[in-house]
Amino acid sequence: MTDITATAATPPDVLRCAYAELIVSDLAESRAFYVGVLGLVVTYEDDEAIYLRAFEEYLHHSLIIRKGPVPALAVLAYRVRSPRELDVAVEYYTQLGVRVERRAAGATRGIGEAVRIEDPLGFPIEFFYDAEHVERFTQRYDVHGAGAISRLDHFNVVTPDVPAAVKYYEGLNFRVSEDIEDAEKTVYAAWMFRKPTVHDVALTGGDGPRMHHIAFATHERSQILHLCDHLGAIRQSDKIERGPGRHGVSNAFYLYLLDPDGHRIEIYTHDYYTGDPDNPTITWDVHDNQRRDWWGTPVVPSWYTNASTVLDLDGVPRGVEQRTDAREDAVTIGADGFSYTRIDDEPAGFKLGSQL
Ligand SMILES: O=S(=O)(O)c1ccc(O)c(O)c1
Ligand SMILES: [Fe+2]
Repeated sequence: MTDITATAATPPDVLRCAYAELIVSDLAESRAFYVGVLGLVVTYEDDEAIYLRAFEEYLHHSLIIRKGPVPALAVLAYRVRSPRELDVAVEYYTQLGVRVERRAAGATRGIGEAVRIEDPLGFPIEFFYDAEHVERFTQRYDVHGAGAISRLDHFNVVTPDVPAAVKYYEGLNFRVSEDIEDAEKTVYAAWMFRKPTVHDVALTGGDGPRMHHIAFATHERSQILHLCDHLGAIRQSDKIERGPGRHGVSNAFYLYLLDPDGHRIEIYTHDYYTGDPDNPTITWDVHDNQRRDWWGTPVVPSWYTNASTVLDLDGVPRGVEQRTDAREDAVTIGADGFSYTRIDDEPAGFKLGSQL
């Protein structure tokens, strides 16, 4: 991995996670999921790609699904505070010694000038400011539906060395809101933010670079429950991978869905404000059975193992580096069957024993 301490240059001023582009194998099938089930608004579509946004969003899109040969993540894009931050980004990443490309306005429909990089963790990342404004459907309750999704909330990426990834994102002035570690100080995951919520990006320890999930926020738990009922009604309950439930980390109510290519999409609500300078970091014990689900519901094994391929800036799928630190699904023995509920109990209150 590129030595991220190689520059004292000023980092770009990132506002928030802003959009993702996913490559999908069947555009019509994916449209049925993202529009037919999730209810995302189509800003523009053609035979190659569909540009989608959630109801509170007024930029052109927060998700692009594009037809392609290999289901993969094509880019994760962050919005910066002003157009001049693009020059700052070029200088910062040039000094870091990673691949940097300027993109003209319109290279991505609806997006102005942008800078794309292959970041030190191996991910295709874009920084932009200018974008086309479109109708904001905040109060278009006539089109919302019972499962209305409000906005993009965060990216979750799989990377082998979480402390190194945290250090890279701290270099971009992201702060850690929560993390998971053990008594030996192995770090299994970290959640980092620029907007004043729990995260814009989460770093999940594992073989990477791979994309773990893209998350959208709703305002109410009932909207998440409706999405579950909707999938049941169309006999597609197998698209529900994990949840619904209440996270320990972030305190959010959550649901994980798998799109037709297996890209993981989280629907999430009720995390908390992190905007004050002294926002305290919460550190969880990897053996705490309530860390990933506040009710102690086990994490399904696929949630730990499966993630999406990422592309380089030429659209070529990237290989992955193996994680060398301990793996969470190894130290919690399967899917949390042997994590404690009450650390002081003797024996600690395991929930499921060896059922999983
Ligand atoms: O499963 S965790 O409680 O650690 C969790 C917390 C927040 C998230 O966005 C997430 O994907 C997973
Ligand atoms: Fe998430």
